Amino acid sequence: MIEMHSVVAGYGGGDVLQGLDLSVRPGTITCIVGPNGAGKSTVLRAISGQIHPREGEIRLAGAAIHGHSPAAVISAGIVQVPQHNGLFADLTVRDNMLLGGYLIRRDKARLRRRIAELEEVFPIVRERADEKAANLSGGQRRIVEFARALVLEPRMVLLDEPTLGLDPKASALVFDSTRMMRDLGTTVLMVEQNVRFGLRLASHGVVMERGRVLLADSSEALLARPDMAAMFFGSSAPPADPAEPEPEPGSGTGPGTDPQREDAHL
Ligand SMILES: Nc1ncnc2c1ncn2[C@@H]1O[C@H](COP(=O)(O)OP(=O)(O)OP(=O)(O)O)[C@@H](O)[C@H]1O
Repeated sequence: MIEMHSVVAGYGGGDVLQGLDLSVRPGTITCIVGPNGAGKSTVLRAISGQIHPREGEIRLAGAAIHGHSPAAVISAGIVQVPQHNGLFADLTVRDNMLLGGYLIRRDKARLRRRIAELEEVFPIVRERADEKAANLSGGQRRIVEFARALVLEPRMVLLDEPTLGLDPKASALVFDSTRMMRDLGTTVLMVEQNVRFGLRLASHGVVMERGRVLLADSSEALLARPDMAAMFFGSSAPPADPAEPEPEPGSGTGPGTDPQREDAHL
């Protein structure tokens, strides 16, 4: 789905991504983890066209997208959910959803149909349609942001720390909603500070360090590695059983809702 080859990119002050190779398979949830400053968010910015690689290639289903503008990347089928203030606070949930479909605004029937589909999957979008986004809780806003990102039926969604600032109950909602995105056929690439949460949610994991990929494997395999435990979980003991059952949708509890963020920072 996405292939990054030898990508070198940064912000003017120097290169953050130092020849990064990364691939994301279609239909998966892939989670990037790693220490602060490793360049995780920079990977998402390079894919979404907010920054342009100085060297290397980024391909979506074989077609080069590096150097494309953010609008061109959206048109190619990749939508990023911003880390902060993704919704217009003074607009209603419905108007925020309509803005998500701005690019297809002339195809009113398609837009209406798509929003109706998303209201089925994410009921909050219908229940709070007339409410200003500012009146929603942090977790509810996140779900509306997810739904809005899906209006254009993207092939891939980029999530930058989707649980940042959320309590465990809201994080559980994010967990379930991310799985729902995937179940709708969207490939998800996410960055998550909470390593256990992110790897339990994802099917594949990527560990970054200093602008490069250190490890890439199934998240189950990563969670089972003793060196991962040492790197991220502050002990050499293996982490809790990664195969434990997933939470029921909407249950608000379970392994994906680890309220402890002690492993959030290295
Ligand atoms: N807009 C920017 N301008 C200049 N430097 C930046 C910018 N954004 C990030 N950086 C720098 O790039 C490096 C990598 O940042 P990035 O946000 O990708 O890291 P990260 O792995 O996502 O970690 P974090 O969890 O701290 O966000 C850091 O040293 C950061 O200071």
